[in-house]
Amino acid sequence: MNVQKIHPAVDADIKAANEHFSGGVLHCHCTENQVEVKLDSQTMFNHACGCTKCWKPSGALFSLVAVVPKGKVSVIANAEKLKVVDENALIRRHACTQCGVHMYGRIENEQHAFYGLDFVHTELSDAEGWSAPGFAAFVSSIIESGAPVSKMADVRERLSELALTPYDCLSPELMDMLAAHSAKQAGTWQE
Ligand SMILES: N[C@@H](CCC(=O)N[C@@H](CS)C(=O)NCC(=O)O)C(=O)O
Ligand SMILES: [Zn+2]
Ligand SMILES: [Zn+2]
Repeated sequence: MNVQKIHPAVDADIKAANEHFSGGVLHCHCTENQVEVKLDSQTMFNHACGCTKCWKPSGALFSLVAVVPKGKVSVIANAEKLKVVDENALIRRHACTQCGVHMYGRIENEQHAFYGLDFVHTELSDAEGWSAPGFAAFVSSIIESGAPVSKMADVRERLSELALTPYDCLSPELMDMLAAHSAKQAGTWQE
């Protein structure tokens, strides 16, 4: 396993976001009749994810995934090729049935803290200026995809070099958002 192959979009260098960027079109990997998804917004919370559920390009240890308001997401070509990978997952990942690429993931549970946000992989767009990845989530989960435990220290060191601080769940900011949402639902929320 090559710990340098975190993800092709970060291995060489991480491209900075453009503050005036306002979206673009994602394409699946099919050579013809590509599924196209239009995002009418910049993305937020872009990060590397090591979980087994998020789509990763071939050879990459991590996925790169960001969120965008679901109202800013529209399928503009070949929608009939999309199918939800796992109907029971919190995030319903809509993948191209031909090439397997995940085009967007949606949370349908209105009670969830992240309801209203769709999960997308901006590497599927030719445009430049998308939000840059800021941390690495679910790092230990790469073991579930076959990464040897003995390589984990090197993986975490490489992520830190790339300024993708490694966490074994989400970042503290996102974990706090989830917990605050739960506190509000439980009635234990305090300012
Ligand atoms: N260790 C598990 C973690 C899966 C997981 O919890 N993934 C996170 C980050 S994407 C999540 O929010 N999953 C919700 C879902 O997949 O619907 C795995 O790798 O499969
Ligand atoms: Zn495809
Ligand atoms: Zn994930």
